[in-house]
Amino acid sequence: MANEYPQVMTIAGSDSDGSAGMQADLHTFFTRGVYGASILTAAVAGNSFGIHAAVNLPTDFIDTEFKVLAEDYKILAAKTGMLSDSTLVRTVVKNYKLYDFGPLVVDPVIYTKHGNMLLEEEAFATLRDELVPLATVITPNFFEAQKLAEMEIKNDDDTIVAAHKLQSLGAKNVIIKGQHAEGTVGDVRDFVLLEDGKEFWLADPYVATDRVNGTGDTLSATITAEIGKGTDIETAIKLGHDFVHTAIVNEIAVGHKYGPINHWA
Ligand SMILES: Nc1ncnc2c1ncn2[C@@H]1O[C@H](COP(=O)(O)OP(=O)(O)O)[C@@H](O)[C@H]1O
Ligand SMILES: Cc1ncc(COP(=O)(O)OP(=O)(O)O)c(N)n1
Repeated sequence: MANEYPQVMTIAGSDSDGSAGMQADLHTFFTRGVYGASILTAAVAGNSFGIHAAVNLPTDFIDTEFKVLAEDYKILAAKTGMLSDSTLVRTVVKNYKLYDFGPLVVDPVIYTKHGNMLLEEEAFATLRDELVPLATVITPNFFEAQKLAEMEIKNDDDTIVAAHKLQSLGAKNVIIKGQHAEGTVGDVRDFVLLEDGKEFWLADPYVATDRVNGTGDTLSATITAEIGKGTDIETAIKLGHDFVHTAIVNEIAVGHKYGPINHWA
């Protein structure tokens, strides 16, 4: 009798240095004990200094990726990552509505933490109006939350208002990742708003390191893996938060500048 693992899926871009994007998602799926399928949307030439070039995949190829997985695999949860522009956002939305790939975690990738833009400005509204309503969980970082909620976040109260705005756009559960600019004193604090209205903060000490590439992908991929295993959303989010923190603290020596986190930790 063959072993069975829950099957989950990432819909994302490839990052050639393996620190972020689809590679970080697949590392995460593997270490969380789920089988990871992958729909490639785009590819970036990246290393630990940043992103140097990017291309998008043709939409008819993306359509076929969705179709052949739907015909053969039983995907229990999925996540989105880099979607580049309105055309790709709409391609993903169309296909996600066409098939059953389970609950969707939307990581609204707009910027990397080093300032590279992975979603064109013209696509912000498309992502907000067409993809966010499909989200079982949305996981914006501090900057992405401001863009999508169309407001400045200056304090805790603003974060809470922004989370409610994202929920009113249709995302069932929201986690807004806290700021962690260089020199942060004390904790990095993520805010969680659940579908039933429960709210809480997840705090962990700021870790002063340059090896933090792929943190956002790893968080959303862990949540996706846990949903695929049948874990409830609140626990999935908490496990994701803890997994990323452990992966940041236990540094690995890869690359000369901003390295990846440690998925083995
Ligand atoms: N230097 C850090 N110290 C502690 N926690 C961090 C640090 N950097 C990121 N995190 C945590 O990693 C997770 C991903 O957040 P973030 O890096 O903001 O996402 P993104 O990669 O989408 O910008 C969050 O839970 C955040 O609190
Ligand atoms: C192809 C690709 N997708 C996403 C990212 C950014 O990953 P994320 O984890 O959201 O952000 P960083 O922690 O890497 O800033 C990427 N670099 N490449």
